[in-house]
Amino acid sequence: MGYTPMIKQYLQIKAEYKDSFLFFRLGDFYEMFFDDAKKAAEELEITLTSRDGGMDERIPMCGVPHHSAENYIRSLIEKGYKVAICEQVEDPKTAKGVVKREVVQLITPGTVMEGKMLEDKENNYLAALHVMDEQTYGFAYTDMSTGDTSVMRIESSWSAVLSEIYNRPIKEIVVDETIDTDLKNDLTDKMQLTLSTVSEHIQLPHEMTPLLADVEDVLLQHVCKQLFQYVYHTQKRSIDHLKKAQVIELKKYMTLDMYSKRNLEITHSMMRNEKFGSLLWVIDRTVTAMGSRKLKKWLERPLLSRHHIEKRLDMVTGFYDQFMERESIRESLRSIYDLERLSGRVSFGNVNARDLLQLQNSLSKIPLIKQLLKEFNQQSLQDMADKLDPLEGLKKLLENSIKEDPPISITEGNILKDGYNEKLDEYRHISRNGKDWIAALERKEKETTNIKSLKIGYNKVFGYFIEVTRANLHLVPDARYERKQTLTNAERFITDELKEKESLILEADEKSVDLEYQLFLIIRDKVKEYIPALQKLADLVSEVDVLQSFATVSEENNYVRPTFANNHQVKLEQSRHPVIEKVMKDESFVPNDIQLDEDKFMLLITGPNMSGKSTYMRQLALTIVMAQVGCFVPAKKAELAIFDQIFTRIGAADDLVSGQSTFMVEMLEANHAIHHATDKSLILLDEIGRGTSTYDGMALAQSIMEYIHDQIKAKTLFSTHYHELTSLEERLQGLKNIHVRAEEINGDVIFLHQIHQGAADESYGIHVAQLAGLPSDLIERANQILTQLETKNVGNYEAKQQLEPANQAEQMTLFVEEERSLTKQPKEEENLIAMINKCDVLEMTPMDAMNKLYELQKKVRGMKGRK
Ligand SMILES: Nc1ncnc2c1ncn2[C@@H]1O[C@H](COP(=O)(O)OP(=O)(O)OP(=O)(O)O)[C@@H](O)[C@H]1O
Repeated sequence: MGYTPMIKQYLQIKAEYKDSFLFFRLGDFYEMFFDDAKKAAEELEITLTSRDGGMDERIPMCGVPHHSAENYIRSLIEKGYKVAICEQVEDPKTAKGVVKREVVQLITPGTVMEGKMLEDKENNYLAALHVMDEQTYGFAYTDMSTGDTSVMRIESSWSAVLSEIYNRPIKEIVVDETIDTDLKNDLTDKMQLTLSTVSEHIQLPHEMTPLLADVEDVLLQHVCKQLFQYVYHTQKRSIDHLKKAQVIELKKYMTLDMYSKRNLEITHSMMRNEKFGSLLWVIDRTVTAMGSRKLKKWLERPLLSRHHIEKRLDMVTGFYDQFMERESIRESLRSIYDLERLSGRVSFGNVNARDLLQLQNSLSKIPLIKQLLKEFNQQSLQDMADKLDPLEGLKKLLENSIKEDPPISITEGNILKDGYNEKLDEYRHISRNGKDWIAALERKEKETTNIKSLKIGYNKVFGYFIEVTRANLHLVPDARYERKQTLTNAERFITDELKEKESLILEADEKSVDLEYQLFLIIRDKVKEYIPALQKLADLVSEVDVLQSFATVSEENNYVRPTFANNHQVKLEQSRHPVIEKVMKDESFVPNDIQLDEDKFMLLITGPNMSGKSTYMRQLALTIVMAQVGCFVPAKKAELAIFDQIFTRIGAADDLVSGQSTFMVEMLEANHAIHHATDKSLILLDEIGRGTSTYDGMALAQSIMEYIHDQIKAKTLFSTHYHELTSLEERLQGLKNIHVRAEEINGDVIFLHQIHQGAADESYGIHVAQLAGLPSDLIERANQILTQLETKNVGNYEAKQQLEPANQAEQMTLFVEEERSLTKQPKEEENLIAMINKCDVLEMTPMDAMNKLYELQKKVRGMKGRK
């Protein structure tokens, strides 16, 4: 005996959707069987039951009601699973044998479209990746709800791919079946993506080929096909709103790698991993969900073209200068619906009359926005007004057709206006007249029977009826009244006259509902024709929203429009940290100047802990990002250069990608910067080397600085606790010492957070420890040791070595070990490193040891350069 026919059908369908939960429609439920059932019962906390499947053992089963399935599906999708919806595709009443069933949609984390599963202000991306070789990748991503698709060639390293993924809310990625396991693990374990595969032999459905019209590169075509084929496979429905894939040339945008984006807390704060406390949190004053999503996109890719940056800044200036008009624009934007996502839903056939009414209301605001934009003195805003198309034709169509207050359902009528369609008016006339007629009949029957409480009612099962309470039954004219239904307190009757009218009214009602539905579908199809125009409008409106947001925040926070000099220099007067100044609220943030130019392009920052070194470094980076997305910046005066990349090594970052040690991460980040930075880049290195022993740390710090100084010439801010490094200023021409001042008053350290020229002279470490509340005995002992060290006159650095020689050598070995694993040197380099390892560092002076190390490292590097 085998499985029952239905279970056989289930297994057949399930075989095609192995990696998804199969929601198998059975009457009013979606059922799951076998392992799916066990897993779903656990994940959804629903009861696991079983059923007879035709074999000896019972089959595990669990199910969710059809009408509340959405919440269960959402819950699975949020956990990264996929759900295949399998419906009955023929009427069970007429079906012979097992009802025919088919998967009608595959819902996956990257392709969800349904309202509740999407965050209004967040994009939801599905990506695709094709690996050509270790340095060449094709990468594409699409937001199915808005129809935007971007595709790019990444010619760098695997980590650049990971950065692209990390930079945006990508939920799922489509890869070739043959992808390398290590890469696969990175995508699933480290980037937390749902992985989907497509076969090598991709057949793009014919109707989707126009989406590739602007993509010439074969690699990019391939990855787009991968993406679209998967979209087609999951949706099984109209996807007319998908826009042509847009090729992104990465070299046109500033590179903000994963580390920097995280370290600088551009869109999420590190502590809580949420918007609060991030740059986005400060500058997002958009009023539409479309605007908010666009702002994030802009932050993902700051611009490099001065022309484009200035264009945005011009418009921000326009908004900034005219407060009243800007406020009016903000007000009108508020009532604009999410046109971008609406286009997607129109395409999927998911809109109801209320959506269309909102669309109509949104469109009716466009002429006002146009008119307001014309009132700005700034020419570029007036030009923007000309570009906005209020889609009069579409607005008229909706105005003439959709009623003021339509119901949610589109199948129960009452959604279209009188006068829109003659036939519909006719049915409605019969139905309404009929209802008047019934009211008249009720009055007449009351009079003739003399039953005051008589009433005529209607229900779906029995149709129209005359209801008479039990007490009045003796007054019922038996000849005319035919008994229909008995209730506890009343009887219900029908008369021939009522019966006749009933069928007329019901027929008209039914016809009118049917017709309304048909007419609505036609309207929806007409709206579909406007999708590209709606998308263009959505794009412009969201741009207006972001630009007004920049102006609003710039005015509220006293930002200034940056200017760009022709030479690569930075001159910020009274610069501030945009986020910390907001968090501090009380306006106590201390502004500082920042100056970097081609002669002095490196700043070495010293100063006590907690004095504001990292803040100072970060504020420069954030200022640059803000300027290059087109926003004003937190300073009194800002002359900036355009930076091609920003690299950061700030804070005690645990590694989000590989789970490496702090020191290893530090080296990886430094290594990344050193390999990719140019003289147009910004590098921020915060206390590099502190993850290892003083000796290694300082050696590395110095060699890194020398390397950047001599070979890269990137603008660099370098903070350190190694005071010894400040003497480098004498040797490295491009380097300047600055320090953050703190004052000691009556034994307490007062942080002034002011940046001054030259090196700091004291470390204040013990005072900070005191402020942190360490026991007073301990503080006293620390002071004693410090005095001893100072009187021995050996200086901090050497003294520390004498205190911990064993540890020292251990650390050195550790460093070499890590360095080895980091670069996987071939034999010759390894020998050199072994030499470093062997030199009896404890016999050398610190400077000699560092120089030796630097020299050897240079050789290693030279070797690498030759390869
Ligand atoms: N310019 C400033 N004005 C006012 N407060 C500031 C300023 N800069 C920093 N602070 C405050 O000081 C705190 C410490 O700053 P920050 O982390 O930059 O110090 P740091 O010198 O890098 O410390 P550490 O050496 O311990 O890493 C900040 O959280 C902020 O509250």
